[in-house]
Amino acid sequence: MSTPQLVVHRDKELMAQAAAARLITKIVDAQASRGEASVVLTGGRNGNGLLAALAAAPARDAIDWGRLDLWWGDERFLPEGDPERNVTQARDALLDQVPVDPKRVHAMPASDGPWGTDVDAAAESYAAELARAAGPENHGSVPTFDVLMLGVGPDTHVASLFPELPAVRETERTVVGVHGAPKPPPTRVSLTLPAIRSAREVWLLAAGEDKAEAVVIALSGAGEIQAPAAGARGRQRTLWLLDSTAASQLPRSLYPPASP
Ligand SMILES: O=C(O)[C@H](O)[C@@H](O)[C@H](O)[C@H](O)COP(=O)(O)O
Repeated sequence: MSTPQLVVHRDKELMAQAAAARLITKIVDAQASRGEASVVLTGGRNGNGLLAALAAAPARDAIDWGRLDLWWGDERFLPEGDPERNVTQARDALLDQVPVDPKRVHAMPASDGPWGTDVDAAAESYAAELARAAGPENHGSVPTFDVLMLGVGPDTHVASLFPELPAVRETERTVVGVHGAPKPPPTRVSLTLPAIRSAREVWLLAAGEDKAEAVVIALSGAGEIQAPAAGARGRQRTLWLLDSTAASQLPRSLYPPASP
Protein backbone atom coordinates (compact mmCIF):
# COMPACT_ATOMS: atom_id res chain seq x y z
CA MET A 1 0.00 0.00 0.00
CA SER A 2 1.21 3.50 -0.82
CA THR A 3 2.41 5.95 1.80
CA PRO A 4 0.12 8.96 2.21
CA GLN A 5 1.16 12.15 0.43
CA LEU A 6 -0.25 15.51 1.51
CA VAL A 7 -1.14 18.60 -0.48
CA VAL A 8 -2.40 21.57 1.51
CA HIS A 9 -4.29 24.40 -0.13
CA ARG A 10 -5.07 27.87 1.20
CA ASP A 11 -8.81 27.28 1.68
CA LYS A 12 -11.60 24.85 0.80
CA GLU A 13 -12.56 26.66 -2.38
CA LEU A 14 -9.03 26.45 -3.76
CA MET A 15 -8.78 22.83 -2.61
CA ALA A 16 -11.95 21.96 -4.56
CA GLN A 17 -10.74 23.78 -7.68
CA ALA A 18 -7.27 22.24 -7.53
CA ALA A 19 -8.66 18.77 -6.88
CA ALA A 20 -11.06 19.16 -9.80
CA ALA A 21 -8.18 20.15 -12.08
CA ARG A 22 -6.19 17.18 -10.81
CA LEU A 23 -9.13 14.86 -11.52
CA ILE A 24 -9.59 16.19 -15.06
CA THR A 25 -5.95 15.46 -15.82
CA LYS A 26 -6.13 11.99 -14.29
CA ILE A 27 -9.24 11.07 -16.29
CA VAL A 28 -7.87 12.50 -19.56
CA ASP A 29 -4.62 10.59 -19.11
CA ALA A 30 -6.45 7.33 -18.35
CA GLN A 31 -8.67 7.75 -21.40
CA ALA A 32 -5.65 8.52 -23.58
CA SER A 33 -3.87 5.37 -22.46
CA ARG A 34 -6.77 2.89 -21.97
CA GLY A 35 -9.63 4.44 -23.90
CA GLU A 36 -11.75 4.82 -20.78
CA ALA A 37 -11.55 5.77 -17.11
CA SER A 38 -13.19 4.63 -13.87
CA VAL A 39 -13.73 6.94 -10.89
CA VAL A 40 -15.41 6.45 -7.52
CA LEU A 41 -17.25 9.49 -6.18
CA THR A 42 -17.89 10.41 -2.57
CA GLY A 43 -20.74 12.18 -0.84
CA GLY A 44 -20.43 15.05 1.58
CA ARG A 45 -19.65 18.75 1.33
CA ASN A 46 -16.05 18.35 0.17
CA GLY A 47 -16.93 15.69 -2.40
CA ASN A 48 -19.79 17.74 -3.81
CA GLY A 49 -17.63 20.87 -3.70
CA LEU A 50 -15.15 19.13 -5.96
CA LEU A 51 -17.91 18.11 -8.39
CA ALA A 52 -19.25 21.67 -8.52
CA ALA A 53 -15.72 22.97 -9.18
CA LEU A 54 -15.36 20.37 -11.94
CA ALA A 55 -18.63 21.50 -13.51
CA ALA A 56 -17.28 25.08 -13.58
CA ALA A 57 -13.79 24.14 -14.82
CA PRO A 58 -12.94 25.50 -18.30
CA ALA A 59 -11.13 22.23 -19.13
CA ARG A 60 -13.96 19.95 -17.99
CA ASP A 61 -14.88 18.90 -21.53
CA ALA A 62 -11.40 17.62 -22.18
CA ILE A 63 -12.97 14.59 -20.50
CA ASP A 64 -14.79 12.21 -22.87
CA TRP A 65 -17.82 11.89 -20.60
CA GLY A 66 -19.16 8.97 -22.65
CA ARG A 67 -16.12 6.84 -21.75
CA LEU A 68 -16.14 7.42 -18.01
CA ASP A 69 -17.46 4.88 -15.49
CA LEU A 70 -18.71 6.47 -12.28
CA TRP A 71 -19.17 4.48 -9.08
CA TRP A 72 -19.89 5.51 -5.49
CA GLY A 73 -17.97 4.79 -2.32
CA ASP A 74 -21.14 4.88 -0.29
CA GLU A 75 -24.77 5.88 -0.43
CA ARG A 76 -27.45 6.87 1.97
CA PHE A 77 -30.12 4.11 1.75
CA LEU A 78 -33.09 6.33 0.91
CA PRO A 79 -35.74 6.37 -1.82
CA GLU A 80 -34.72 7.18 -5.40
CA GLY A 81 -34.45 10.93 -5.90
CA ASP A 82 -34.19 11.76 -2.22
CA PRO A 83 -32.19 15.02 -1.99
CA GLU A 84 -30.02 13.44 0.70
CA ARG A 85 -28.78 10.67 -1.59
CA ASN A 86 -25.19 11.10 -2.76
CA VAL A 87 -26.15 10.38 -6.37
CA THR A 88 -28.87 13.05 -6.25
CA GLN A 89 -26.34 15.58 -5.01
CA ALA A 90 -23.78 14.48 -7.62
CA ARG A 91 -26.35 14.91 -10.39
CA ASP A 92 -27.19 18.41 -9.10
CA ALA A 93 -23.52 19.40 -8.76
CA LEU A 94 -22.22 17.98 -12.05
CA LEU A 95 -23.76 14.95 -13.75
CA ASP A 96 -26.85 16.70 -15.08
CA GLN A 97 -24.57 19.22 -16.81
CA VAL A 98 -22.32 16.81 -18.74
CA PRO A 99 -23.04 14.07 -21.33
CA VAL A 100 -22.26 11.00 -19.21
CA ASP A 101 -23.38 7.62 -20.55
CA PRO A 102 -26.26 6.60 -18.26
CA LYS A 103 -25.14 2.96 -18.54
CA ARG A 104 -21.82 4.00 -17.04
CA VAL A 105 -23.30 5.85 -14.05
CA HIS A 106 -23.40 3.07 -11.45
CA ALA A 107 -25.57 4.45 -8.65
CA MET A 108 -25.94 2.36 -5.53
CA PRO A 109 -29.47 0.95 -4.99
CA ALA A 110 -32.21 3.05 -3.41
CA SER A 111 -34.46 1.86 -0.60
CA ASP A 112 -37.44 1.73 -2.97
CA GLY A 113 -35.57 -0.22 -5.64
CA PRO A 114 -35.67 -3.94 -6.56
CA TRP A 115 -34.47 -5.01 -3.09
CA GLY A 116 -36.89 -2.78 -1.18
CA THR A 117 -35.62 -1.94 2.28
CA ASP A 118 -33.27 -4.95 2.41
CA VAL A 119 -30.00 -2.99 2.52
CA ASP A 120 -27.89 -6.16 2.73
CA ALA A 121 -29.42 -7.49 -0.50
CA ALA A 122 -28.89 -4.09 -2.08
CA ALA A 123 -25.23 -4.20 -1.05
CA GLU A 124 -24.84 -7.69 -2.51
CA SER A 125 -26.31 -6.50 -5.81
CA TYR A 126 -23.78 -3.67 -6.02
CA ALA A 127 -20.95 -6.09 -5.26
CA ALA A 128 -22.20 -8.25 -8.14
CA GLU A 129 -22.29 -5.22 -10.45
CA LEU A 130 -18.69 -4.41 -9.51
CA ALA A 131 -17.63 -8.01 -10.13
CA ARG A 132 -19.27 -8.01 -13.56
CA ALA A 133 -17.26 -4.92 -14.42
CA ALA A 134 -14.01 -6.40 -13.15
CA GLY A 135 -11.56 -7.67 -15.71
CA PRO A 136 -9.30 -10.70 -15.23
CA GLU A 137 -6.49 -8.37 -14.25
CA ASN A 138 -8.60 -6.93 -11.41
CA HIS A 139 -8.40 -9.85 -9.01
CA GLY A 140 -11.98 -10.65 -10.07
CA SER A 141 -14.00 -8.59 -7.64
CA VAL A 142 -13.90 -4.91 -8.54
CA PRO A 143 -12.77 -2.98 -11.62
CA THR A 144 -9.50 -1.09 -11.45
CA PHE A 145 -10.56 2.33 -10.30
CA ASP A 146 -8.25 5.06 -11.58
CA VAL A 147 -9.22 7.33 -8.69
CA LEU A 148 -11.34 6.58 -5.65
CA MET A 149 -12.30 9.72 -3.72
CA LEU A 150 -13.33 9.83 -0.08
CA GLY A 151 -14.53 12.60 2.17
CA VAL A 152 -13.25 12.31 5.74
CA GLY A 153 -15.56 12.63 8.71
CA PRO A 154 -14.60 14.42 11.96
CA ASP A 155 -14.50 10.95 13.56
CA THR A 156 -12.13 9.74 10.76
CA HIS A 157 -14.86 7.78 8.95
CA VAL A 158 -14.59 7.36 5.19
CA ALA A 159 -17.43 6.24 2.93
CA SER A 160 -19.83 4.73 5.49
CA LEU A 161 -17.08 2.95 7.42
CA PHE A 162 -17.32 4.30 10.95
CA PRO A 163 -14.86 3.64 13.77
CA GLU A 164 -15.29 0.29 15.54
CA LEU A 165 -18.52 -0.63 13.64
CA PRO A 166 -18.77 -3.98 11.77
CA ALA A 167 -18.39 -2.54 8.25
CA VAL A 168 -14.84 -1.30 8.82
CA ARG A 169 -13.87 -4.78 10.05
CA GLU A 170 -15.00 -6.49 6.81
CA THR A 171 -12.11 -8.26 5.10
CA GLU A 172 -13.79 -10.35 2.40
CA ARG A 173 -16.84 -8.64 0.90
CA THR A 174 -16.45 -5.55 -1.32
CA VAL A 175 -19.78 -3.93 -0.43
CA VAL A 176 -21.80 -4.09 2.78
CA GLY A 177 -25.00 -2.75 4.24
CA VAL A 178 -24.45 -0.41 7.18
CA HIS A 179 -26.93 -0.29 10.05
CA GLY A 180 -26.92 2.30 12.81
CA ALA A 181 -24.46 4.72 11.24
CA PRO A 182 -23.76 7.62 13.64
CA LYS A 183 -24.03 10.07 10.72
CA PRO A 184 -27.64 10.22 9.52
CA PRO A 185 -29.23 8.51 7.80
CA PRO A 186 -28.42 5.42 9.84
CA THR A 187 -28.83 2.92 7.00
CA ARG A 188 -26.28 3.02 4.21
CA VAL A 189 -24.47 1.01 1.54
CA SER A 190 -20.68 1.20 1.55
CA LEU A 191 -17.58 -0.10 -0.16
CA THR A 192 -15.32 -1.87 2.32
CA LEU A 193 -11.62 -1.24 2.93
CA PRO A 194 -10.57 -4.16 0.68
CA ALA A 195 -12.57 -2.60 -2.18
CA ILE A 196 -11.17 0.87 -1.44
CA ARG A 197 -7.63 -0.49 -1.41
CA SER A 198 -8.06 -2.03 -4.88
CA ALA A 199 -8.02 1.46 -6.43
CA ARG A 200 -4.93 2.67 -8.22
CA GLU A 201 -5.19 5.99 -6.40
CA VAL A 202 -7.14 6.95 -3.28
CA TRP A 203 -7.71 10.66 -2.70
CA LEU A 204 -8.97 11.79 0.70
CA LEU A 205 -10.63 15.19 0.80
CA ALA A 206 -10.63 17.12 4.08
CA ALA A 207 -11.31 20.82 4.48
CA GLY A 208 -12.42 22.77 7.52
CA GLU A 209 -11.42 23.15 11.14
CA ASP A 210 -13.74 20.30 12.11
CA LYS A 211 -11.47 17.85 10.25
CA ALA A 212 -8.15 18.91 11.81
CA GLU A 213 -8.24 16.33 14.60
CA ALA A 214 -9.31 13.52 12.27
CA VAL A 215 -6.46 14.36 9.89
CA VAL A 216 -3.79 14.22 12.57
CA ILE A 217 -5.22 11.00 14.09
CA ALA A 218 -5.43 9.22 10.74
CA LEU A 219 -1.93 10.28 9.69
CA SER A 220 -0.19 9.63 12.98
CA GLY A 221 -0.31 5.85 13.09
CA ALA A 222 -3.85 5.09 14.32
CA GLY A 223 -5.27 1.69 13.34
CA GLU A 224 -7.96 1.42 10.66
CA ILE A 225 -10.60 0.05 13.04
CA GLN A 226 -10.33 3.07 15.32
CA ALA A 227 -9.59 5.46 12.41
CA PRO A 228 -10.97 4.09 9.11
CA ALA A 229 -9.34 6.89 7.09
CA ALA A 230 -5.97 5.44 8.13
CA GLY A 231 -6.81 2.28 6.18
CA ALA A 232 -7.79 4.09 2.97
CA ARG A 233 -4.74 3.53 0.81
CA GLY A 234 -4.33 3.23 -2.96
CA ARG A 235 -2.24 0.57 -4.68
CA GLN A 236 -0.12 3.21 -6.40
CA ARG A 237 -0.94 6.45 -4.57
CA THR A 238 -2.66 7.76 -1.45
CA LEU A 239 -3.22 11.50 -1.59
CA TRP A 240 -4.64 13.68 1.17
CA LEU A 241 -6.04 16.91 -0.28
CA LEU A 242 -6.44 19.39 2.56
CA ASP A 243 -7.07 23.01 3.21
CA SER A 244 -4.91 24.86 5.72
CA THR A 245 -7.48 24.64 8.54
CA ALA A 246 -7.81 20.87 8.21
CA ALA A 247 -4.00 20.64 8.26
CA SER A 248 -3.64 23.02 11.21
CA GLN A 249 -2.96 20.36 13.85
CA LEU A 250 -0.40 18.44 11.82
CA PRO A 251 3.15 18.52 13.17
CA ARG A 252 5.35 20.57 10.84
CA SER A 253 7.28 17.39 10.03
CA LEU A 254 4.17 16.00 8.29
CA TYR A 255 3.36 19.29 6.57
CA PRO A 256 4.61 19.13 2.97
CA PRO A 257 7.26 21.75 2.20
CA ALA A 258 5.66 22.83 -1.09
CA SER A 259 2.38 23.94 0.42
CA PRO A 260 2.03 27.68 1.22
O1 LIG B 1 -22.48 9.75 2.68
C1 LIG B 1 -21.68 10.51 3.24
O2 LIG B 1 -22.00 11.27 4.15
C2 LIG B 1 -20.27 10.58 2.78
O3 LIG B 1 -19.91 9.73 1.85
C3 LIG B 1 -19.34 10.67 3.94
O4 LIG B 1 -18.36 9.67 3.99
C4 LIG B 1 -18.70 12.04 3.82
O5 LIG B 1 -17.79 12.03 2.71
C5 LIG B 1 -17.96 12.43 5.07
O6 LIG B 1 -18.87 12.36 6.15
C6 LIG B 1 -17.43 13.86 4.95
O7 LIG B 1 -18.51 14.71 4.72
P1 LIG B 1 -18.27 16.30 4.61
O8 LIG B 1 -17.34 16.49 3.44
O9 LIG B 1 -19.63 16.88 4.40
O10 LIG B 1 -17.65 16.73 5.92
